[in-house]
Amino acid sequence: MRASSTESGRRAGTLVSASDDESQNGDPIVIRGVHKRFGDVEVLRDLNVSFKNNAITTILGPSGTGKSVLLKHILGLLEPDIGTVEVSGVDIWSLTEDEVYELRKRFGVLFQDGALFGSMSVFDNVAHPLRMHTEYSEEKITELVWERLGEVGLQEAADKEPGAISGGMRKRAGFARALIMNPDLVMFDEPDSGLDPVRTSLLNRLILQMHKQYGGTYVLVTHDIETARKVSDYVGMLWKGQLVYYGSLQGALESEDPFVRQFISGEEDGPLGMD
Ligand SMILES: Nc1ncnc2c1ncn2[C@@H]1O[C@H](COP(=O)(O)OP(=O)(O)OP(=O)(O)O)[C@@H](O)[C@H]1O
Repeated sequence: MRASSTESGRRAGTLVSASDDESQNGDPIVIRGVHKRFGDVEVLRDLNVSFKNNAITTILGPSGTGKSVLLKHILGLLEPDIGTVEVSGVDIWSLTEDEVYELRKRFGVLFQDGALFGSMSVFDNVAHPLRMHTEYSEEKITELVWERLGEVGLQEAADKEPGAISGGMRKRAGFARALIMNPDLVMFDEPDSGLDPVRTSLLNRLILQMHKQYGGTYVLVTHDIETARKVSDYVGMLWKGQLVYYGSLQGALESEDPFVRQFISGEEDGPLGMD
């Protein structure tokens, strides 16, 4: 699904959805009024955002602006000081431990470094969630893992340990593992970090291919505008714990708003400072 160019992104605070009608009905992930502080540092400030079903939404922002903190709230790894994080209409902090365990199975996560187990082969890394969370036979697991490794182009590296393959291959292995349980919610924490532009492009293409094939609600955080341009249906621009823009990719690219223009162009001069 691509957002239409008639959609206009707006400065956030009030805005909670990137769609025309700003309805959150059916949005699988909804963040309402979230504040998060670490000591004196207020990282998220009344953040309101909902993520569209079956779309790829990219959260852009400079280093240290709270992108990973936002992702950890979605994953239930951090609890808001104020506000709620709802998945499929349910406040995740109202769930029992067993319900959280079940919810986690719906998430696939690709962390910055791939977060692979260093002493396991690529095959075993990808098989791990299936061995932990399903009763599938080894035969079935082998079939599923082999299929995923084929999709990410890693069958030949199946027996290698993560330390013996390149950074780009580790990301692809992490991606295969993130998708192995057929998650409907897929989170990426800076998938492009540490990759050269060509490998970043290849990974972005793979993200688009897998999304097209399997669908799902993808949320990707990055500070790389090129990645956002290539993969996003929607973009959010996070600065000082709030969204200064949230809307369609097209709307961001065409925006006259000085915040948005500075984000897109990466220019030093503009309303976004270093402080
Ligand atoms: N567990 C924590 N305890 C204390 N401070 C934290 C914690 N997690 C994050 N922070 C602080 O919150 C702020 C935002 O961090 P975050 O990792 O979300 O930034 P980011 O936008 O993802 O940056 P980058 O692009 O560099 O990864 C930083 O000042 C960071 O030091």
